[in-house]
Amino acid sequence: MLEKSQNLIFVGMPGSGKSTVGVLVAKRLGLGFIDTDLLIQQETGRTLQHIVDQDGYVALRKAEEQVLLNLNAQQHVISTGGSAVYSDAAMRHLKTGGTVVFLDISLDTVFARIGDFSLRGISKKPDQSLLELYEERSALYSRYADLTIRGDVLNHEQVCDALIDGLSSIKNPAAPNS
Ligand SMILES: Nc1ncnc2c1ncn2[C@@H]1O[C@H](COP(=O)(O)OP(=O)(O)O)[C@@H](O)[C@H]1O
Ligand SMILES: O=C(O)C1=C[C@@H](OP(=O)(O)O)[C@@H](O)[C@H](O)C1
Ligand SMILES: [Mg+2]
Repeated sequence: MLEKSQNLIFVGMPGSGKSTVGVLVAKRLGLGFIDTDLLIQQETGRTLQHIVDQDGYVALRKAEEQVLLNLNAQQHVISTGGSAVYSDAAMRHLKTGGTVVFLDISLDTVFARIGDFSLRGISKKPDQSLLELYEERSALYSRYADLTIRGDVLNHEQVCDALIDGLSSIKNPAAPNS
């Protein structure tokens, strides 16, 4: 069984599968599921796109940090938004209660899955290129990850399998023994 206090926290670029794979993993492991993007929208009463368009990317990062710091979940898969890793305080809070999984995908896969970034409320500096954003974030995702799984060469179910296999090989994972 899982450690009582443990969560599984997904980080990665938009399009990496945090939300869709996250739900599948939660079902497979008998965990609850939280998508922090939806919490931000519920708590602010606005869509993420609206926050970025009206107030800018810094406002979205602040709202995201607040939601993450207020999380007090146990035995949940927590799918974060792609920019969660910009808050060291939030990531340290999440890591105290769980295992962080980085779903790693190529920049080409990001483009293929996301399409038009201007319609996706991406939290980035207006003058930052997507390559720069990708490189900046790859370093941050790796910094916080306890486990890294490729999210672009496998289908959803295969990513789940790889993740569950991977959890059994790391120290003190939020994974079942069986
Ligand atoms: N392993 C995968 N294989 C194929 N498509 C995937 C895979 N993971 C995610 N996707 C697709 O990519 C899109 C974005 O997935 P999503 O879970 O919303 O990513 P995120 O929450 O990381 O932004 C969805 O259409 C999803 O079905
Ligand atoms: O990477 C980003 O800057 C963002 C990713 C989105 O979540 P997903 O990573 O689930 O798409 C969402 O939090 C917001 O639109 C900002
Ligand atoms: Mg998502």
